[in-house]
Amino acid sequence: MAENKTPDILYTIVDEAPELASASFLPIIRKFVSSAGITVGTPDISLAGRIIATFPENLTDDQRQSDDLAALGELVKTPDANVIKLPNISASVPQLVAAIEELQGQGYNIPSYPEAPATDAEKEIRARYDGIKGSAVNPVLREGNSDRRSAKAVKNFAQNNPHSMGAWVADSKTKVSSMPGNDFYANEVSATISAAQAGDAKIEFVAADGSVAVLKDSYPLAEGTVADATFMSAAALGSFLAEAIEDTKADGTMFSLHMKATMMKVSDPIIFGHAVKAWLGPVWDKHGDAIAAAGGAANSGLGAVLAAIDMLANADEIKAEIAALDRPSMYMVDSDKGITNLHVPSDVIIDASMPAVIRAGGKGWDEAGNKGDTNCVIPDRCYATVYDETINFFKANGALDVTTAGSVANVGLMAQKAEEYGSHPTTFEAPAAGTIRIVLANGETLHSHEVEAGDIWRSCTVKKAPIENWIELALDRQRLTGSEAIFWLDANRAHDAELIKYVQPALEAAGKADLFQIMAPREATAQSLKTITAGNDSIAITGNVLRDYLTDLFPILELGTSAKMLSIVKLMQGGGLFETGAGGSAPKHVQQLVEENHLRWDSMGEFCALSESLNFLADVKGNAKAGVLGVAAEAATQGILDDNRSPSRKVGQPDNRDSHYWFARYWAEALAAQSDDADLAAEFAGVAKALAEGEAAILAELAAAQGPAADIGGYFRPSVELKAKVMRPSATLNAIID
Ligand SMILES: NC(=O)C1=CN([C@@H]2O[C@H](COP(=O)(O)OP(=O)(O)OC[C@H]3O[C@@H](n4cnc5c(N)ncnc54)[C@H](OP(=O)(O)O)[C@@H]3O)[C@@H](O)[C@H]2O)C=CC1
Ligand SMILES: O=C(O)CCC(=O)C(=O)O
Ligand SMILES: [Mg+2]
Repeated sequence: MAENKTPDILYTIVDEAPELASASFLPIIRKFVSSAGITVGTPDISLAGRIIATFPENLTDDQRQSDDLAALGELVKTPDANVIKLPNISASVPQLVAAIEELQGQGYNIPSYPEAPATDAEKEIRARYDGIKGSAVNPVLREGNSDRRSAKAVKNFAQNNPHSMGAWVADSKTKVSSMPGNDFYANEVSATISAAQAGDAKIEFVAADGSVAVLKDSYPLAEGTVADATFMSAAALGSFLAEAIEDTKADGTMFSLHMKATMMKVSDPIIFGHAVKAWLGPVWDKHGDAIAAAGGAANSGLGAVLAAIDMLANADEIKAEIAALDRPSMYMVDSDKGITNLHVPSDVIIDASMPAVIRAGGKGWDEAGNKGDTNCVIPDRCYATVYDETINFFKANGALDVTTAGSVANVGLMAQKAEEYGSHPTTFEAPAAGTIRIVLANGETLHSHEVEAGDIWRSCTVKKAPIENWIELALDRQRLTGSEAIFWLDANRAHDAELIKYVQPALEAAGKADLFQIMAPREATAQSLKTITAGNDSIAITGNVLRDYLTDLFPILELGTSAKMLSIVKLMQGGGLFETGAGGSAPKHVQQLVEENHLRWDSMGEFCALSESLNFLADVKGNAKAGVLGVAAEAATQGILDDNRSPSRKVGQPDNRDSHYWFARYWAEALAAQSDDADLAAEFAGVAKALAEGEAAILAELAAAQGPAADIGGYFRPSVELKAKVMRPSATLNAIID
């Protein structure tokens, strides 16, 4: 963000497929909005950009770049924020390492990732990389709660053009397996901080000999904060995973593990690592230390473990032992390439992976590329019941009928690092047997747990103002829609019980208690599925993790994808953050572009966010021209849907670039046709005419580009020039836009 004055709209530079799409779409946006004097800034929050901004002292003047994430993080706390946020990589360690290596190869003198930091210097580097790792962007920008839903036009389109859905049969062996106890769900305790308890707390570990080590010396807890603590027993997890593997074998299904190792960047890679160890069983017991010493951390996945084994002198012996293990088949990420579920912690991410299994009728793909039923292992029970109940529902009722189904919208509590989302600095692997406790500023012990070595302990908080704002948002959405509205809160879970103490009185004070229900996730799932099956709508008012899960689950069932979701974050200080869809950055799409120059990324999320951002500029800043552009952008989005101009999946068919041409054309036509702003109408009449006259040439030029491999000069840091060349292959279109 080199500009001095904050641009009217900030359109983020991100990673992978959405960033490729921006290479084509941003020039179009810029051309259109500049006619109204609207400026667009492009803060870089890509993984590569964040790495570069973290090590300025190692880089040349040309290479250095500003910390745009930090600047944006400040901006979102002001009423001036108007940010269009595209999905970015929340990096697992293997992704981070790959990005670092690519940058080093491009001449950036940045340090390697220290797997096992020993010196102070290495520890300092590691701490900086830990700040970049995982979900490091969204929690910083999401200074508001989440409002995700499908726009009416998008929902109508899905009903009229149903996507394919796998059939569900009653005797499907697909199921969800979770721990019977001693998980985060079982061990949770929670309290709302009183005035007397408020202040800077500490988290301590008390060893068996009574010695006290401080795990976190500053843990500010304000009055009204709901503060939890819980842990997952490592021993219970280990035996559960071993049993789940045996159980999968007995069922004759495939083993799959669904975690959120990216967003839950501290706890979930550890759980993932336990699964890798359980899978390798006796082989890990025998060789684990040697493998880890060779750089094969189990938490980084089977891919890293196998690579490390190759470095060992007895590699053949270890590989033979692995081959001799009696294991069920495994759910695959890529059967052709031998990439298993356990290879990389960021390949199978629960919010996207479970809905994909469910949409397919409970099917996954095994090592041989055969489709089959799968045991979906989700160790912790806090939210696993949602998938379990969904699977039970479809087994009993058959797959959802997309042509008639209603819709589940979401109002999600996420502001100010709410709940598990903010727990990274307060998650610890117990160093030994002992006690982990939260000691308040007044000396009182708030929570305390007896733990064993390796147990995963974490504390989560949610502050009072975000909770109140979330309830207000729920009241608003219910009032505007008249829909069924359910708070997905489990009165038997400690944390949820504290939230209910906020929710119930607030609903009563508003005189709206009769319009809302409060149900545990399992019951809420069954109720919501019943509601949409009957063709009606429901609003799921949830905490942060369910916000994430449900805003992929329901859209993927209802619309075929979560890419088309409207995703609005009404910032608590008055600004707007418009996220594009509810999905991620679709790594598979980049692979396809590189192999055959076809980009199947659907920019519907960007289209919806763009209109919202322009309308926000009109409503909040009184920019009338922005309002005209916003309404016209909505018409363009409608045109894309009406005429089915969204990208196809297969090479040779229209792709992302074609959809941008059509969006520009419809946008220009709508601007030309409106009468609120004569200058814009006159200017865009010419653009619309040029785009219409150029149609045949433009579509032919776009089609001609597809087929051969495409060179974008990098994965995490592609070349700007090469990317533009690949993504803007129509000279005729470029001449109109430039
Ligand atoms: N808001 C954010 O910043 C988010 C970031 N992420 C990050 O994204 C990366 C990938 O995550 P993953 O869990 O695989 O989820 P993704 O949502 O990226 O991908 C899952 C699948 O969803 C489909 N999909 C998603 N978006 C689109 C789109 N716009 N157009 C067409 N299809 C789409 C694709 O299906 P198909 O291949 O069948 O076409 C894709 O393979 C990770 O690095 C993760 O950290 C994830 C979620 C949110
Ligand atoms: O922040 C992340 O890592 C992922 C976010 C996500 O999946 C979502 O908000 O839907
Ligand atoms: Mg998500």
